[in-house]
Amino acid sequence: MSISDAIKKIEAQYPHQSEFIQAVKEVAVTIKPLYDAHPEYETLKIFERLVEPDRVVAFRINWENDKGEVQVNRGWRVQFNNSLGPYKGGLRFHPTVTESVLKFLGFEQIFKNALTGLPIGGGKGGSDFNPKGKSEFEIRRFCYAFMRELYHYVNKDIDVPAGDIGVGGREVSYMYAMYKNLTRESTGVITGKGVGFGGSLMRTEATGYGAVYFLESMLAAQNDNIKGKKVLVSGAGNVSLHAAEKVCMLGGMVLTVSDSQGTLYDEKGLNQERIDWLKAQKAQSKPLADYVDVFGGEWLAKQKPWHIKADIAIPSATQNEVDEADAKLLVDNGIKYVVEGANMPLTADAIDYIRLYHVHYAPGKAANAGGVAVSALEMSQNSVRQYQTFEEIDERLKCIMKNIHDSAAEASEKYGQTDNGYIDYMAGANIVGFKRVADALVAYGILN
Ligand SMILES: NC(=O)C1=CN([C@@H]2O[C@H](COP(=O)(O)OP(=O)(O)OC[C@H]3O[C@@H](n4cnc5c(N)ncnc54)[C@H](OP(=O)(O)O)[C@@H]3O)[C@@H](O)[C@H]2O)C=CC1
Ligand SMILES: O=C(O)CCC(=O)C(=O)O
Repeated sequence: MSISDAIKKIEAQYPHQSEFIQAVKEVAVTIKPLYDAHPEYETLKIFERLVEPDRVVAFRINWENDKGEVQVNRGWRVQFNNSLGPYKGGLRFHPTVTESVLKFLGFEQIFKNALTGLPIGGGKGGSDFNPKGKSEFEIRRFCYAFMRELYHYVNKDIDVPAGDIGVGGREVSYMYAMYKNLTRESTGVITGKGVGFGGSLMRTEATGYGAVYFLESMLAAQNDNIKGKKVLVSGAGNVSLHAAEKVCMLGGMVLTVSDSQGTLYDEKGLNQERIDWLKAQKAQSKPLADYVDVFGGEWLAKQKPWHIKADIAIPSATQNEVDEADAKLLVDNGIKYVVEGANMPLTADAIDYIRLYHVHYAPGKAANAGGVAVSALEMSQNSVRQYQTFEEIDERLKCIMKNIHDSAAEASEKYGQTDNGYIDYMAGANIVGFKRVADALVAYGILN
């Protein structure tokens, strides 16, 4: 079955899974030259096999709120593809979580994980549980209840979850505690654990820092650097605040962060003191808007950051947060680089628009791969029961991000996608990630 027929098949089979279909199409449009050069992929129906997850496990989660009332949520684990290693990918707790969202994230994760060059397959999971407004005890009860169901399906050599939106170190530690309690194993079954009981140094920072390391390579490829560049960041969570922190450390100027309530704009730029304040504020679920009373700047209620003049945008909140109208604003406001800290933050139309104007564009599966890469380093530290230092991991992360950049740039050139120095990182990353997975599947025959 050709790539286009495989897409028609999933559109007919899963008509309501719009996010999943969007992610599949984005890969499909760019891998054609590679696919055409490898007739064995078609013979073995590699694309048709890759768009169908190995399995999707769905389960009910019963838990009690602080009033003693029984609450019921839905949970899922999408085990998408394990041809390169154990399924690996985060857990998202957010009311917008559906099977479609988790399938898009799991599909992206296959190629992202392949790009890291580390032995990890792709998966994703989560629940429609909304952590907002829940007490500490409710969060803890929910995490225990979630792992009480999930533990049947995960194991250090089979499927290793981690955090994502709504799941940070606190939630991972509660889930790990339940897994240990049920199985009596102390293994690397989940990553992002607390440092001191198996967690890796730098996992918290890795995604945001990694995205900025990727940006540094993009700038270097254009004989430029980050010093003095004005940067728009969206989101104010784990990825956003660490991306902002690294930009500041390297001499760039971060003008914005945002959340679901609006955008914080500080034309003076953030610094370490302000970022530390923001981290503390978000950790206590307090409003971003309070920043203005302490440090000045402007609170733009219910607005996104994309209308502000700058050089670089790092969308790091959630999927489809940048639509075509936002993309026009970015181009009109002089943005030259868009680096996806989040997974699929640009709609398909937004991607087409910025690429048309030759805005340098790094897709999430390449730019935000630093998080899962350090998770994989956590898995190996757990296996040998040793810790590596912050500096050692930072060096590995820099090297992994540079390799992802260079291999994507090389593939863009090799498959004729580089145009007058404009590197097509989207095509390059999809080709490299897809090829690594497809070649493993070819080697296995029809199993997997
Ligand atoms: N954590 C990681 O290591 C990795 C994360 N990612 C991706 O990065 C993105 C952010 O994840 P992470 O930082 O971990 O999540 P967090 O939960 O730490 O932060 C999410 C941030 O995004 C904001 N946000 C969420 N939904 C919306 C929305 N609809 N509109 C505007 N703002 C929104 C949240 O605001 P509010 O608080 O108001 O909800 C919050 O500031 C996701 O796409 C995730 O999949 C990718 C690779 C690894
Ligand atoms: O660290 C991990 O395993 C998962 C990270 C993740 O969910 C992602 O890359 O989107």
